[in-house]
Amino acid sequence: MLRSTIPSLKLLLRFPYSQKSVFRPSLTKGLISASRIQSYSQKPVVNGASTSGKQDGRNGGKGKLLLILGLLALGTSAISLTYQKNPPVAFEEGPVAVAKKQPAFSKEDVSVLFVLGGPGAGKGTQCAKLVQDYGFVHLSAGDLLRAEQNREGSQYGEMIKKCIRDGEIVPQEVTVQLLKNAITSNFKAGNKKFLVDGFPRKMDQAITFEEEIVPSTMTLFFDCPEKVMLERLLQRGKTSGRIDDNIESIKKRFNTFVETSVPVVEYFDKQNKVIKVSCDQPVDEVYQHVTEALKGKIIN
Ligand SMILES: Nc1ncnc2c1ncn2[C@@H]1O[C@H](COP(=O)(O)OP(=O)(O)O)[C@@H](O)[C@H]1O
Ligand SMILES: O=c1ccn([C@@H]2O[C@H](COP(=O)(O)OP(=O)(O)O)[C@@H](O)[C@H]2O)c(=O)[nH]1
Repeated sequence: MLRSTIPSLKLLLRFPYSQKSVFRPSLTKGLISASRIQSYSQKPVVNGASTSGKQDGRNGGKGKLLLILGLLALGTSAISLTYQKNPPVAFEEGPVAVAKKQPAFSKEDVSVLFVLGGPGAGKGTQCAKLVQDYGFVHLSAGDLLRAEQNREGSQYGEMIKKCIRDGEIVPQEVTVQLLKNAITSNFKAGNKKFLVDGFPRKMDQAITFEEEIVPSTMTLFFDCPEKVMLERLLQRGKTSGRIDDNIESIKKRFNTFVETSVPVVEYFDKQNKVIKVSCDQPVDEVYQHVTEALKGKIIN
């Protein structure tokens, strides 16, 4: 609850700041023009010499005009100063505070099953079977990131590559946007049921996704001993061509999983939204557990 309010508070706090940025330049301008006006009217000197009477007269008229303008400028500055003394806190409780971002889709439009588990647990393998039997659209966050990494002209290519190799989480903005694009285009094509695989791996991703795209229906969590995952990954590494299926990267990925991703599973578990399946058995056995666990909740 607390966390979910943070982005909207940030949004609100930006409101008074943007007002300030409108007022600040006028404050500065006001002071500059006021002091210039004063120096013109008090010292009618051009290039160090006194001006003629005619010029004095014209300058006197100009002086009055400039003085009026100066007073106006000072007045604006004073208003601006008064305004800035108001603490931005006042806006937090105003009517704007309720203006929270709406997700792009409702749960009725789109159903999202997050699929989580350690690296090599078998998420992708099980998702492929669910797609075949139940017509889900499978969106692997890792696959989307690898595609973006290889996309010609992508500004994120190098950054994604480094994160994947080091087993770190790519900044959420990139991944959430890729998922949003994929869900939107699939939705337009008439698809409504999504398996979002390998995501969210970090709390910020979980919160942003649910606030901006759609609240998840459930999380399918594959529980697997690290030893089993290691064997599977090293085996996969022989043919996958992935830059992170090597022992050094795998160790880092395991660390990231424990420290950063497990808290996400716990977060959804507290909401009774986690379906846990053990996956230390052959593929088909695991799949049987998956379908049994999902029946009546996600599939019929
Ligand atoms: N139940 C299983 N038993 C044995 N090997 C498996 C099982 N599930 C997946 N694998 C193999 O383990 C590797 C990792 O599986 P994958 O589905 O790619 O995992 P993840 O998507 O969780 O990283 C793959 O080579 C896959 O063929
Ligand atoms: O939301 C995500 C999903 C994946 N990744 C990166 O992609 C890598 C591979 O993830 P994938 O799900 O493809 O493979 P897994 O580690 O589950 O085998 C991860 O280690 C991360 O570096 C990420 O940054 N954010």
